[in-house]
Amino acid sequence: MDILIKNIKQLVQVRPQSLKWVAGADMADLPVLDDAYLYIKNGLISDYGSMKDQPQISPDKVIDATNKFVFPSFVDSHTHLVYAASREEEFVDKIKGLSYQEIAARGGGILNSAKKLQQTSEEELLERALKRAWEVIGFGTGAIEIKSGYGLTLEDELKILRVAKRIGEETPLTVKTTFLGAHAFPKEYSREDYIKLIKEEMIPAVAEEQLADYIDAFCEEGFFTVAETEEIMEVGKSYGLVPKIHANQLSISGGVQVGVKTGAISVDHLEAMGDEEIEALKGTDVMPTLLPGAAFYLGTSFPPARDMLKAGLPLALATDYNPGSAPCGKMPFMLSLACIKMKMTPEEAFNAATINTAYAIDLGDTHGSITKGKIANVFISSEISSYSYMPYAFGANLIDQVILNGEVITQGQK
Ligand SMILES: N=CN[C@@H](CCC(=O)O)C(=O)O
Ligand SMILES: [Zn+2]
Repeated sequence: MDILIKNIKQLVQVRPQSLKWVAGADMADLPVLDDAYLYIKNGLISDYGSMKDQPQISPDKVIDATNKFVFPSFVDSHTHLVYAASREEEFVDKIKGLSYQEIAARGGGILNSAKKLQQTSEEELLERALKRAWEVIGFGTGAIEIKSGYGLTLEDELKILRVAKRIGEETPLTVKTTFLGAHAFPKEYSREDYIKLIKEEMIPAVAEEQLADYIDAFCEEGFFTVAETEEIMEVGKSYGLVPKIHANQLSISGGVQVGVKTGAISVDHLEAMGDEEIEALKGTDVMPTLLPGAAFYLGTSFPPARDMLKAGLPLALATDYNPGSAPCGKMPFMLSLACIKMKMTPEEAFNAATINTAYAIDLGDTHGSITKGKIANVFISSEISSYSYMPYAFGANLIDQVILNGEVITQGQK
């Protein structure tokens, strides 16, 4: 199967060579090609160029993209897509003034999601998560990270990770998985006993079944301490799992420093950052990942993106799609929040949501840019005036067609 997309008004994020990431001042540059074609063959990006040089071929399919833009699919490097049920009752508690911590202390929050998930069968969980997976495909996402963390028992954590893996088999999404047993302390255990369960039973079982690429912990006041996080990361590493940490969401928690110390591939959230945290990230291989949907929904402060960019750091942008703090899997809305609330430019936001999120889940060689030889994951916009129109027109549906692994995803599948 080969596809020629022609008359593209602008082909966006064109990178002749794959990059590790884009950082600091370089994030302001988003390379484009005007009046372009894109040729897709055997599931890969085979060629691209100016329309005046278009190849004389007879492909299986020709798509005319007059007045439209072609983008590499978004890579969403932080989600909790596999959950049993929404939590809009807490939404109302929150409107009435209860804080995230107060809701959690009353048995709401993560423990509430865990109770619901424990009562849901693997098949039912899969069916519900698949709906969300197809939903995010329609929003332009082509690769996604999915965490456990709403199971909190050995069997239920494994159940989530199996479902996450099956999403990768039953949809065209590229899926990476993360074990997040250290998400909250279940009431049935003492702190010590739950950490023992994570280290001695959960991590070995996850590794044995090869269910996860990464290991995560919610390093936060009232959740996992720095010492506990470090202990869990070290055991995970001894089983081949790479750290990836929920850091500094509600307070300056030490999560950033423990991420750096344990060699995390990313530290995620970063709503609460000081100069020391920014300093700690400089010169490391850790991707600072911002989740503005959570700050928007919880009404907390947004991460200081401009200070981090000024310090020369790279930034990634992901949804955090989950029922408790970010019930939205729409990457274009994250771009809008990045621009409007964190003063990132559209160029910085697109770089953050493609190349840099691809780095954060080890997909930099295959995803995140229009580069020959990469997987043909792209979407075609509706007729818009510029790429900046996408973050500007927040909430609008501006995606006309999605192509994943070189195949056109039809409306019927969505
Ligand atoms: N912060 C920790 N975990 C999720 C939210 C969990 C929940 O409230 O269900 C997050 O990334 O925001
Ligand atoms: Zn999260």
